[in-house]
Amino acid sequence: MAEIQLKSLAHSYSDTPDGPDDYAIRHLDHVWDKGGAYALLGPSGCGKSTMLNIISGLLQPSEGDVLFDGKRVNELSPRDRNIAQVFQFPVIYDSMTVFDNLAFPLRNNGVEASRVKARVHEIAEVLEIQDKLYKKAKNLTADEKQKVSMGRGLVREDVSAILFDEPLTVIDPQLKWKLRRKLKQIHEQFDITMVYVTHDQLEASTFADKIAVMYGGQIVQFGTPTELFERPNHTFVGFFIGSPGMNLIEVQRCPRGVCFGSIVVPLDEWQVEVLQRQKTSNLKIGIRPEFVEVSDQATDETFEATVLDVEDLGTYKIVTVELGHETLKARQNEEFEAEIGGVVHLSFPKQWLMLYVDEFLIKEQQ
Ligand SMILES: Nc1ncnc2c1ncn2[C@@H]1O[C@H](COP(=O)(O)OP(=O)(O)OP(=O)(O)O)[C@@H](O)[C@H]1O
Repeated sequence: MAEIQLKSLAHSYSDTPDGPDDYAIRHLDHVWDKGGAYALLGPSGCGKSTMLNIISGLLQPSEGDVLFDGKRVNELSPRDRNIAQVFQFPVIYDSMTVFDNLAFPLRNNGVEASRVKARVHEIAEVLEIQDKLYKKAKNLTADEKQKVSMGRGLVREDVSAILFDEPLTVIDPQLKWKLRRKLKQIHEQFDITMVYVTHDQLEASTFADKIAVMYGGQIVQFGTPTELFERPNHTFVGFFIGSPGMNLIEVQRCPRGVCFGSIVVPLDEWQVEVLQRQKTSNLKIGIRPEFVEVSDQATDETFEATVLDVEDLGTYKIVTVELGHETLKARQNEEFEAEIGGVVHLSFPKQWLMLYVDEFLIKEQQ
């Protein structure tokens, strides 16, 4: 088990990169602590597999260092890095039995036969494939094959880390949930550094203690599911996490706040000060639908909005409103009633109103 540090990492698949767009990983610094259960979450093409392949040594980064427990491993082969990697599709030997498939990584490392047997049985039990141990792998279902593939990753006790690259894609939805719980349980039992790649936020938050959100070749936030929800560090995190995602509105500077159309949103003094120091015109405010307050009463602090839609989702309602030519969503409880075309009054509690400059959250110490 190791701490994995990525230092000033960048990677381009082009030999002659011509600007940031040619980079799959853009100048990235990150530490995966020893023994943590992490998810790497992001949309297709953001660089997740590239990062995993750089860690495992399948790919050499164009720039920067990969350190295991502080030691540079760039020059080490995948085998010498001692990383187990589980891919989207099963990597197993069809002609071998399940037992031999699971035993393979151990025998390869010269582990003695009695220990191989004990460990294979332990992993088979955790994955609930004990009754398949003496079957040929080619006779297994797709689900079972992927379990064996995961087992091959989990079986070695000496690995620095296990990297899972969307391992549950081929698994039946019912079993997916069960296997995710199982992986979490395995993590607790064996205390191994695990990095789990996914583009599914639910999958990420059920597996990981901390999630790294990747976007455009960068990690834009690394935090607990609650931190990502409550204080998205980047507009992409606001948009990507949550259902529906965060309301994001382009705004301009105004005296004592920001505005869009005729709407003026007052800000705290420190936020106004930060804005004065920034030159960019790329400014947004963000508030999650869960935190928008909707009332039929106007006050000095509310904004008048028109109801466009009320969607009943069983245990709650999503209300869509128009405010100053912008469309916003608010999550309300089941009892909420409003007429389409009717007027409501919105307020944005200060602690939940985020200000983004060049897509990144402005924080008080800046
Ligand atoms: N072998 C390659 N040659 C050239 N470009 C590549 C190669 N592999 C990936 N890329 C590009 O690098 C970028 C990052 O790809 P990567 O596969 O790391 O993303 P990802 O987040 O894992 O996506 P997905 O979820 O679809 O697997 C993408 O623009 C992709 O097209």
